[in-house]
Amino acid sequence: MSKLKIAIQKSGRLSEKSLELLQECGIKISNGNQKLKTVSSNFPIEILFLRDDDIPQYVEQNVADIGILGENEVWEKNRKVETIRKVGFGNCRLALAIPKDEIYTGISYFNNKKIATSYPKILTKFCQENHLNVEIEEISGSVEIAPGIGLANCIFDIVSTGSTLLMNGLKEVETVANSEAVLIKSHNLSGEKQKILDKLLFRIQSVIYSHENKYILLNAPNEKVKDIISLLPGMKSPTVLPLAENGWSSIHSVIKEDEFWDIIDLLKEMGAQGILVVPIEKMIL
Ligand SMILES: Nc1ncnc2c1ncn2[C@@H]1O[C@H](COP(=O)(O)OP(=O)(O)OP(=O)(O)O)[C@@H](O)[C@H]1O
Ligand SMILES: O=P(O)(O)OC[C@H]1O[C@H](OP(=O)(O)OP(=O)(O)O)[C@H](O)[C@@H]1O
Ligand SMILES: [Mg+2]
Repeated sequence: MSKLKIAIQKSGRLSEKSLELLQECGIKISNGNQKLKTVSSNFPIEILFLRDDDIPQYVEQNVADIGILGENEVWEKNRKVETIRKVGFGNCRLALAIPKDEIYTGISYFNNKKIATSYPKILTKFCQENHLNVEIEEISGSVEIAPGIGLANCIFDIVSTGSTLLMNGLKEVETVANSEAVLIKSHNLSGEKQKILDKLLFRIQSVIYSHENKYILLNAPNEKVKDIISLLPGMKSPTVLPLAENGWSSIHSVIKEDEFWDIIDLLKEMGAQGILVVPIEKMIL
């Protein structure tokens, strides 16, 4: 039986999360130190550990069938690959930053400036769209150092918390794109490999749902049950069970992780008590 070859980052921001995702999908991986290729013992998949920049090229050339990497690298490399879905981590943005004491006058500030970046193609496209005439200095890392050492006037790079900019005396002035980790695939997958990919995608979907949702249990006076369940739609509809104490019910449902705190306040106002919120291991819709 053929194996689906997946490329993930060897070491860097996305490595741990990519491996974790596969493991949460029930895929057993033994990764001996320094091993650049491994197979799973319980799923028809082979894992290749690569530099993230190289993943689009490998997938285009069918050396890997699928890959996990930042969408920013997919845009920059512009290879013939298909982006299938976001995988729930690696959120960051591509932004232009300038020395913090400079007065920012709007996008035309960048005219005739020298900009250091590891993303020349994305930057070129942005500058063309905005009719900016700039000089691009391509470097492969530690981009934030460039203005301080006189290599460039400003930078175009990945920002997440903004602390690297701050530490290097820079300020973010334009967000060009938001990026996160995605799964890409080759345009030439065999039917057999597509079937393995469908199985993997089904598992990834259930892992992502489980991260995005929480299971909630609470007690409420019967007269409030209707109002409370209007806030808790659940997967189909909430479960309502009578409590041993007369006039009270127990309500079970599922809520979105990011709506959790807003809903909790409303539930308390409505008289909910003994609220338990628990993580979901896997969620199949
Ligand atoms: N600070 C950050 N927060 C969140 N995501 C980030 C951050 N920095 C980078 N990323 C995302 O993670 C990806 C990998 O970043 P990393 O810094 O590990 O890359 P790299 O140094 O180019 O690694 P490699 O050695 O594999 O080429 C980036 O392309 C981006 O999508
Ligand atoms: O806004 P922040 O939270 O500070 O994150 C941004 C920094 O993170 C990334 O680099 P990373 O630390 O991965 O190192 P690298 O330059 O060696 O890739 C990116 O290139 C920025 O330098
Ligand atoms: Mg890289």
